[in-house]
Amino acid sequence: MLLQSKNPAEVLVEMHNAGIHRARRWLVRGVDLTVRRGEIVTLIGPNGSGKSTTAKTAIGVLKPDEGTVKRARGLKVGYVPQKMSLDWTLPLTVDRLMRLTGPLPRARIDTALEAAGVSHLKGAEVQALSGGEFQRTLLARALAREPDLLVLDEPVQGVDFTGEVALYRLIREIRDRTNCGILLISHDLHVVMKETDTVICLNGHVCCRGTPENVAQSAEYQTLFGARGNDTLAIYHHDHDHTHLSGGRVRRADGTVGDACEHHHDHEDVPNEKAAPDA
Ligand SMILES: Nc1ncnc2c1ncn2[C@@H]1O[C@H](COP(=O)(O)OP(=O)(O)OP(=O)(O)O)[C@@H](O)[C@H]1O
Repeated sequence: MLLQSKNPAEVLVEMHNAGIHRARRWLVRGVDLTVRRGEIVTLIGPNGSGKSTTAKTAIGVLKPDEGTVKRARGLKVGYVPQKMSLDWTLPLTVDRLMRLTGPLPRARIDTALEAAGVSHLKGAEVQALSGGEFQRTLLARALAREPDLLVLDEPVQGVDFTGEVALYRLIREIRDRTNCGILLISHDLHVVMKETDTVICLNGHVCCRGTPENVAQSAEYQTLFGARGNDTLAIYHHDHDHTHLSGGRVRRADGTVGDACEHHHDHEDVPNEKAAPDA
């Protein structure tokens, strides 16, 4: 489905109550998400909480089994997936990698490599790159398509702490320069918070969302993220009044069990966990 208008503070992608059902269970359900031009939205959550699934649904790689996803007309997406299958036995230079999925003007490749801080590696073999250099190269590859929306699935894999800070700063600079929208996936909480406009916390459903400025300590948040939740620079601000169960379901303060933290979704709730058909 396409969004109607293309304005400056344009909504690039909008998901409403979206759910993906696979192998007789909901991988994510009830997801509301909006990314506007110039906005950085970060999805955080534990392993398997549905971050990649949500991002793939946002860009149309996956079709929602319920709910709606609208994208701006003619939206150009630059997607850096979490996993990339490359034949590591074949020689491949950075320059060649940039053109692997189609021809691009020379100037655009050079600008993208420059923007990602890897122009000096143009002739380097991809196999010889460090983790951080490889991630920057993938970023350059996505940038070369001059996307309206940049989707980065865990862009700091294999990058050390200093490199991580630099990479997130670079992502913000790219946003500032190009005014693209960015959907970022991370389970690294401490650095990403600072560079983000909106954080959406997932655990099979949207637990909570808000700005990093609103962050505050929360016992439930720490339960969800374990010990790392304690020492993160910014602790997410929300009032959790529910307990997380298996399969992304929650038990609310009033004792009912369902897919959402609150009674604001249309899903059918069940009186207890055992009765849940998809859990
Ligand atoms: N096609 C599929 N069929 C069945 N289950 C799937 C499918 N794709 C993903 N899943 C499951 O859905 C859940 C969410 O996966 P997803 O990759 O979205 O999580 P994630 O939050 O990105 O995790 P991570 O932080 O580990 O990358 C996982 O339990 C995963 O095993």
